[in-house]
Amino acid sequence: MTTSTNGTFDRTPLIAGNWKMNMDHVQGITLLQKLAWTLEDAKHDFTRVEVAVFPPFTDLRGVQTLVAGDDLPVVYGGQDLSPHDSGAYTGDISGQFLAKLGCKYVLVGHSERRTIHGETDELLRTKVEAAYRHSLVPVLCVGEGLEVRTAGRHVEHTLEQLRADLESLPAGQVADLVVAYEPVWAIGTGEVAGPEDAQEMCAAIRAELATLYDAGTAASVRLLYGGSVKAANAASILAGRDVDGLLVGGASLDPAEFASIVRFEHHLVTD
Ligand SMILES: O=C(CO)COP(=O)(O)O
Repeated sequence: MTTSTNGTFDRTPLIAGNWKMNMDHVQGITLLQKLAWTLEDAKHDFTRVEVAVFPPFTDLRGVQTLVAGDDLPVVYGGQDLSPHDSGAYTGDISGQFLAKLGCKYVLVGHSERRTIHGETDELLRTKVEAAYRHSLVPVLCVGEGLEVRTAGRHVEHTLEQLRADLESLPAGQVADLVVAYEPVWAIGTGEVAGPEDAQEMCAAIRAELATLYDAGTAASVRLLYGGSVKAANAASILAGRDVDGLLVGGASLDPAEFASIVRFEHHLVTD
């Protein structure tokens, strides 16, 4: 119940907060401090449930200093990266720079990058490769819009994205990948996919990874759900055997709410 398992592999749940374009570097430090205090007070065991935050780029140096200075067991990552390592790419941020700032993860292909910035699967594949080049773990975001869901093509569509974004990536690299299923219609809308929807898609993604690679690789990849997650719905979504964590937007800006999501096991016991 605590750690997802398929009988062979144990996958440590990952609860990740995507701050999006919220929290300047001063606000970000305050938020992270409050989150750490709340989790410490609750005696949270970070080895049982990993906690990650994805602040804006301008916050990362402050986050690094706080995490290192206070020895916080929280990990962090960038919300995007350039497919290039350095050069004349005004406004872009290299995976090399993120690695130097101590980032463990990087989001790739968030639906807001795909829709607002027109990022294609072709581009995202090169971003996944760039992440691995700099020893960052990509959190690859996939998911369908409302029209696709209504047409009943959501699994087909999401697996198409997955295949296109991972094309030609070796199994050795895919083993520590994180994939986040974020149905676009559930992001920031209050509409949450039901636990069955999250499990259906995560099972389909794992089966696809087993076909593309092998069963062992597929079993080691962590699959997250994202879209209007709150403390009240976290535990039921995480009950799905293929759902290994959550990517939380709005609710990650409230330290008490986010800490409560991190402590989802507690809700399973007390709710
Ligand atoms: O996009 C998301 C996380 O990356 C989800 O955002 P909300 O939790 O605000 O719906």
